[in-house]
Amino acid sequence: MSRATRENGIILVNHKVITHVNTFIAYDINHKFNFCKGEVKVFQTVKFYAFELACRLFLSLEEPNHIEKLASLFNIFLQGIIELPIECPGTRFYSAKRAAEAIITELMKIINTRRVELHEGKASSSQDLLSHLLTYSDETGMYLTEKEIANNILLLFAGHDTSTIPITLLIKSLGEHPDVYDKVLKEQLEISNAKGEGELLKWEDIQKMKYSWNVVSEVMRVNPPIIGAFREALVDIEYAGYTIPKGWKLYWSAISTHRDNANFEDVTQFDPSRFEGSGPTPYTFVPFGGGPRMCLGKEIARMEILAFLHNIVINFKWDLLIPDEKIKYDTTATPVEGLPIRLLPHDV
Ligand code: HEM
Repeated sequence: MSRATRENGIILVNHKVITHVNTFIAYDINHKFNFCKGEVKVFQTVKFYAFELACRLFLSLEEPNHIEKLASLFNIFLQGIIELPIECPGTRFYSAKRAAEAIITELMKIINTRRVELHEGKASSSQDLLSHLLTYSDETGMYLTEKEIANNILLLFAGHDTSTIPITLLIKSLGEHPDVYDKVLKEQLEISNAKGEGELLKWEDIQKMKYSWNVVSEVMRVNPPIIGAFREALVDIEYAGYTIPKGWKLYWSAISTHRDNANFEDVTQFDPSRFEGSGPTPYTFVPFGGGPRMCLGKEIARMEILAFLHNIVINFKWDLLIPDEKIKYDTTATPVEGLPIRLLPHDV
């Protein structure tokens, strides 16, 4: 990953973004979810919502047909990114490569149009991530090429899709634990009651959502959205009586770390209180990875998940239509039936 993306990922989290995220979520939850006449499959709905949000944040793209076309290409791409590299028609890997090429072609068109708009003063450099990348130059005065920009945006979209999973599993967990739902609602009402009519969430409000974030953390402990990731041994490593030779590929596993009794008591128990106080020992809770390649979207994810949670709990309670729905790991954690729920609007 280029240095530019690491920096820009961080630049994205500012007041403008939180306002944007909150407006979008507040609007969408109230209109789209009500429009669903109370019954909704959470996974698919949230997945599309997260994609739409990324289109707005990264590219200022709002045209529904364009977003839908990109979304279907991305779904094909994401299904094939952790697959055996067998490049023949019919494999997920093959389809993912073709989809990635089609996305890059689309992104190049969007990039070219924006370059012209920036040149003509019809777009500003602070408008979104795309404008920022187009006007970014490093200390030697070098700009990113269009291909580099397209690749960076593709990677950010792929990472961004992960936020769908904790939001979906959070809705599942709150449906299963009404006592936890009540405490989350209490915290969120304290925040919304302190605000004026129509006043949106601010960055400071996100910082106040401590119990809610403990709940999200516990959701990600039990079912880490990404099971783990690959590394390469740069030197010979001695571990647990084994030698891992330099150059070997390793897989670090979030799920086995989170479910190890040596790291957490009663690992199968859903208990947000384990994140109170100083919380878990460093490197025992790793949903976002750790070290220099740690997820660069962590803060965006935290903000989006908590803004979503705020808007959904103050507007709705819900029933899970399939109690104890199983979670499958098809690259990432997903409820097998997509988590159908019945939304029950409430006035609190
Ligand atoms: C709850 C949501 C998310 C989870 C659980 C998550 C998890 C992860 C994990 C486990 C990694 C691999 C870290 C490693 O190899 O050590 C990663 C990398 C990455 N994530 Fe996320 N992620 C989330 C949301 C996001 C979002 C919203 C974005 C973009 C806006 C994003 C962008 C990225 C990128 C670009 C990388 C690659 C970083 C690098 O290799 O330097 N992620 N993420």
